[in-house]
Amino acid sequence: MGGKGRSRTQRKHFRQGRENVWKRPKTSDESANATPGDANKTHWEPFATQNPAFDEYYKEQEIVSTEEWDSFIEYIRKPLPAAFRINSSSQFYVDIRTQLENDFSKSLQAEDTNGCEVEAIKPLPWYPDNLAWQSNFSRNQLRKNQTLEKFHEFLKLENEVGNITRQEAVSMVPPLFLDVRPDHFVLDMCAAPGSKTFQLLEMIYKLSEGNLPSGMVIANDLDVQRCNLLIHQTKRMCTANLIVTNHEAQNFPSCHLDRNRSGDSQIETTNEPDISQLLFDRVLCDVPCSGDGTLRKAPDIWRTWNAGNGNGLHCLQIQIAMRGLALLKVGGRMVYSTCSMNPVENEAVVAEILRRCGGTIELMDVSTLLPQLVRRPGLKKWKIRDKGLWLASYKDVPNYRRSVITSSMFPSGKSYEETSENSHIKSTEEFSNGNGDTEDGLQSTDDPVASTKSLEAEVSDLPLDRCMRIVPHDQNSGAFFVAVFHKLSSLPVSEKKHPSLAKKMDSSSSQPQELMNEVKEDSNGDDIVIPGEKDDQISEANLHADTLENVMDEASLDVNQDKIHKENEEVDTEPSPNVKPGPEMVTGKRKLQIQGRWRGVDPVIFYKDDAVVGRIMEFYGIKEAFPFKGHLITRNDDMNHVKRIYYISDSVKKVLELNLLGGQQLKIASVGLKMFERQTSKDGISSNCIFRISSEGLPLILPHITKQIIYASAVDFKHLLQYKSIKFPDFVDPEFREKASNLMLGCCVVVLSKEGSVSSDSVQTDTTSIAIGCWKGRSNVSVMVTAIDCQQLLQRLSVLHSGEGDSSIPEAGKDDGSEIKEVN
Ligand SMILES: C[S@@+](CC[C@H](N)C(=O)[O-])C[C@H]1O[C@@H](n2cnc3c(N)ncnc32)[C@H](O)[C@@H]1O
Repeated sequence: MGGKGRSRTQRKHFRQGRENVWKRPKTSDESANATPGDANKTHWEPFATQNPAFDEYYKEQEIVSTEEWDSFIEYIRKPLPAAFRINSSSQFYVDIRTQLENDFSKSLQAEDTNGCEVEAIKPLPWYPDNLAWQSNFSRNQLRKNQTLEKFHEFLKLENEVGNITRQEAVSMVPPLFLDVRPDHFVLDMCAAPGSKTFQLLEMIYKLSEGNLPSGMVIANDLDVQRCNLLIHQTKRMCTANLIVTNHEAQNFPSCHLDRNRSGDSQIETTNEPDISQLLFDRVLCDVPCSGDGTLRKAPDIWRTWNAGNGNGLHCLQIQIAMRGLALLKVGGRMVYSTCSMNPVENEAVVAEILRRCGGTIELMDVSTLLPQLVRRPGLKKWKIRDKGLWLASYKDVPNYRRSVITSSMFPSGKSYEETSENSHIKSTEEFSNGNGDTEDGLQSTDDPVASTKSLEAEVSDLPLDRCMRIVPHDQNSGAFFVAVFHKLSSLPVSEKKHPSLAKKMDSSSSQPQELMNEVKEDSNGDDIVIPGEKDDQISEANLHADTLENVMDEASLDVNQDKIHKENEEVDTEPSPNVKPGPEMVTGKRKLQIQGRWRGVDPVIFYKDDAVVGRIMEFYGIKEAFPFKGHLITRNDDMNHVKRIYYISDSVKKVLELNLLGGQQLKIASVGLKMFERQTSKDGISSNCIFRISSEGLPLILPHITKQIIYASAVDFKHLLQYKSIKFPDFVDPEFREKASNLMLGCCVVVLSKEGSVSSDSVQTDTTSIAIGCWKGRSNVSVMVTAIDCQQLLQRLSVLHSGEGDSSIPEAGKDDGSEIKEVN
């Protein structure tokens, strides 16, 4: 596929997300004499999986013992086994786990091409409830070996619909140490592409049994385009308990009640918000890092690796972590993690946090948690490498480098007074090759000062051994670093300063752009998914980005215009003569949207059109007990042209209300669960209710609707999935035929009947019910579910019924010989 047929941004994301194992070497001949036809003749070579600077650096840091070095290096050069997680809040998670445990484990064992004794796929022993799996087939084998195709197809399909998430094993670790409970408010500070956010949401939903949990997650990322990936990833979770924001994590806003501004808001001033300040029970601080823990998956890092990458991120990492701790409730927990092995991004950051926070923060000893996860204690000593020099203490840092190499990078954190001691350190010019090349390298080791063994590293007196470092050769994984903090009391006053002030005060905060560019921000071990379906809320904002202060490239306009276009195609099967074009249709561009003080971001509006809400409630017979009114929002302030209505949980509602009263500090890219979509087709506007239930919203509202919902027998249900649209006379079950034709014109819900439930008058659903949104037309019923969802559901039904001898459910994609012909 190679991203073919997708928009420019999608192709770019595809390139960034793919397994970038191969590069084409460019010979001088080739560049001089190349003709278009020559491209076919060139050969492709694997990336060189070595870098002397890397070896020297990590040998010196002693992240593994000398005896282990060869094994460490051997593993870090091997391709990484594929890993994935079953989404525990999926309706089908038990079936999927059983399928893996019973079917795939056995059938794939026979395919293990290495002839080794190892299992072909196995659950990760440290992940609870057999929900995470590792395959001993590399990602490339999975893609290329035809006999593994069925398994690969299974992974792809279940991933697409959100039942599993492909995620590097070690990247699954940090959320497990957060101890998230369903009532927690959680902040994921650097969340894109969102694998860990997905895990956090699953934890919030644990044991919710179809009810919305009282907790919520705010997933934040600085990068707008990566926010799009995050929205796409988490959309598969169908959650009403998530807000996606777009801030610098180190400046994440303090959201608190500002009574002076309440007059600006849509909230009646008599309403007292439930919370007066946005603080979190849990914070995940999975910071941007140099990413060398992902070398097995992203071998191009071998080429770009240098010690400066880690040094350049250290201060930003501290700032983000400190902001996280400031936003954490007393008694709350924060996990700091990186996919880097570098102590300057890990132990040095943790040590500086502890120093700044004094006794208000505890570095937790979590050695008894997840005992089967093999990890190593954090280091207590390390050195800093800068411009070809080894530095053991801040006093070794030449004056001219002190704005870059900070005292916080060293184990003691001591900022020595300037002394003449550092005058013996030679300047870079003296070590460099004369042409200004400042690449970190090995060229300067002749000098006694630069010699790696001549300096004794400082030793930290902090309990840094409580940190965890996961290394590749311990359990055939990537590398990761995790530290867990507990907030014992409020931070010292000096650390509570407003983030923007903190930024000014911390002169080391500015990150040289070239260093930031080197950072492998997306290399946190997770598969980046190409957004397929087009609906992300951020997209409406991005559509106007050319007129905005937010810097966005043209490509994002490209993708987002695609999105809006595709949305209209999906929903509006026929152009409606009665619907007046909105301003965006007339001009091709909608007016600039403003969300509070954020230009270019669609506003978050509580949907209060009582007439429409009443009609929706009446049409679907929504039970009074369901908290409906007050839980609906839109992203369009023109109430006459609202296309989508989103549902928000109580917890999200509280945050939005606080945000409105507090002067809209949050820049919200996406919020809530898309529950209704406007139908603008001819049939659509003839319906008594022009809002159809969206696929994402259906599971949530399903138990609360009493009208426009009918049971179908397995055979009619399956036919609907297979043929997408069926005329009333073609339904097999006469009772279904009659009930379907008696429904009101418009959206309806068809529920797969369980034994004996077909003929009951009222439809009772629970978390195990399988249902699809449909459209009841004048002569037929059509499904309103994406092709991929239909395929996945058919496949699941064939697996579910395979042991029951039910021949009425054919394998997905196979015709069962029925006479019904596909209706276009
Ligand atoms: C290591 S990745 C996060 C991976 C993510 N937690 C996951 O599990 O999918 C780091 C992320 O930080 C984001 N980022 C970089 N600088 C940031 C900043 N100052 N504030 C917030 N996010 C930032 C990057 O865009 C990137 O998506």
